Amino acid sequence: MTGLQVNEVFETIQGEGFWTGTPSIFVRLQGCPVGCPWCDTKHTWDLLPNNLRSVDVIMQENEESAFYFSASPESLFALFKDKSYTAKHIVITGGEPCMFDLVPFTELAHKKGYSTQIETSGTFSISCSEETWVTVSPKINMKAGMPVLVSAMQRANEIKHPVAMQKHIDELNVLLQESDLTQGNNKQNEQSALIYLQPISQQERATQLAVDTCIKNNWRLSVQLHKYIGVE
Ligand SMILES: C[S@@+](CC[C@H](N)C(=O)[O-])C[C@H]1O[C@@H](n2cnc3c(N)ncnc32)[C@H](O)[C@@H]1O
Ligand SMILES: Nc1nc2[nH]cc(C(=O)O)c2c(=O)[nH]1
Ligand code: SF4
Ligand SMILES: [Mg+2]
Repeated sequence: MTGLQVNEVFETIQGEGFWTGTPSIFVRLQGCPVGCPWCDTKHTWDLLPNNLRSVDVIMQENEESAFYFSASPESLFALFKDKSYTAKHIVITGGEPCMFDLVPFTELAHKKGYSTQIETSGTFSISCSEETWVTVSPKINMKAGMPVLVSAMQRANEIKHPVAMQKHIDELNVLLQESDLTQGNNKQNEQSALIYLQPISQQERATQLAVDTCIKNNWRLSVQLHKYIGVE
């Protein structure tokens, strides 16, 4: 399936992880079965046939909704042009974007001179261009009980883990071990993934825990900058 079901498209600054601060076009895909209780995009969970709308209706919305439009890769680049977007970095998020085959869209993007990035939970196998920067935000022990795939962890350029309690850090350490990604395990000529901790919902205690743990492990902090500066 090359068609993508798109909840929203917007241009802003990447607020999370390695690319923080980079002007980016966000393509948010519809549908996610994982069920994180603290998810900040719950409106993207259901992919209901009745919620299909035209691209024009979706682009005129100014509130979060569960409506989506259907797009081919080519039509998305026409939309970027129509909106006069200037960013050269595309972030594909969701929902869970890896429910879709992202090879056609990401390869076309690179051909056109964009860089691309996927934000994924690691619960689906990842189909994208080799050049795509993959951010895996592993979802361990969530409602749907879907396992995080070792193949996703090993494809990741960046592992960005949402944390609120010590339990979340312990779970990450187990997953890193199971995925053969503990520090020093990276194979020759392979860059090991960067590890970020991201406090859940800007909670003060979560932020302090993330800061302390990053310092202890020489990991990095990601604070959802967009939520602090009030952009999308
Ligand atoms: C909404 S998810 C969509 C992409 C994909 N389903 C995933 O989970 O990576 C995008 C990013 O936001 C993070 N996120 C979602 N809700 C959050 C929250 N309340 N606090 C911090 N990060 C959150 C996720 O962990 C993920 O890194
Ligand atoms: N500015 C901004 N940066 C982001 N980085 C990841 C996001 C996401 O929802 O996946 C996101 C988002 O929604 N907005
Ligand atoms: S996997 Fe991502 S989109 Fe799905 S519920 Fe969790 S945070 Fe939300
Ligand atoms: Mg977001």
